[in-house]
Amino acid sequence: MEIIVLDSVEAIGKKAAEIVKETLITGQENFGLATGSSPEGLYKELRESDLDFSQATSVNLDEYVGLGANHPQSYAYFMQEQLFDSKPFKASYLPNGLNSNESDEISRYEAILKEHPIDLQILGIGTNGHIGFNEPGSSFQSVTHKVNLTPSTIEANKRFFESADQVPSQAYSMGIKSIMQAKKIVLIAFGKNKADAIAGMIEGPVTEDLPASILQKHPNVTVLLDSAAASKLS
Ligand SMILES: N[C@@H]1[C@@H](O)[C@H](O)[C@@H](COP(=O)(O)O)O[C@@H]1O
Repeated sequence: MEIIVLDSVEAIGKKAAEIVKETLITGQENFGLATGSSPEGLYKELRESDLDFSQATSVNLDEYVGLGANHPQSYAYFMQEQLFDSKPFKASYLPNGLNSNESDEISRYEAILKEHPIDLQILGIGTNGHIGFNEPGSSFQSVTHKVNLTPSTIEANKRFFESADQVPSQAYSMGIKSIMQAKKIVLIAFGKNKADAIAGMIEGPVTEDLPASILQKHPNVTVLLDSAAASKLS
């Protein structure tokens, strides 16, 4: 893993945008995208850039079960606002949170991933070490699946909702195996509440108890941190 510690959240966004640009200009056009506050600086840089994504494809990590694209807290809505309204892609895919047929949704999404192998995957990390919505205990062999969110994730994500009881209790998420198939991965984390997860991910054992630790086994990972998120690295 390449670990880069930068002195501001803005600098992290700029560095991530540089990597996206390098990927795009070398003709690699399948992007795995993430939601949450971690990639917002990246999306701001991309919105303000002159990059053209009209020949690129995006495949997002996850979506809440029960939220449609018009729901302001859905990840589809987030992506539209943060990126796609300003930078249209040739095709953009997210899991369909309104598809109640789980096996149908899983096979639909796996087929999309097969058709669009990811060149660059953007990741954030949960305070419990989750990536996408692969919570602690998720199998490293998992492909797209329906997840029961842990209380700590619901607690962490309630800031986007009016109250914790409005946070959906389930999500569709790309699996860890699917994430590991990306050619390159950039993980973004800032703030001291991520420090334990980052230390475990980089210096701890590779264990399903800390899903992000699997990234130690990926050949091409760049981790972009601020000093608070890096503060528990030895
Ligand atoms: N499913 C998303 C993750 O993909 C994201 O990495 C995590 C961290 O969010 P944030 O970047 O807001 O800290 O939140 C959610 O749980």
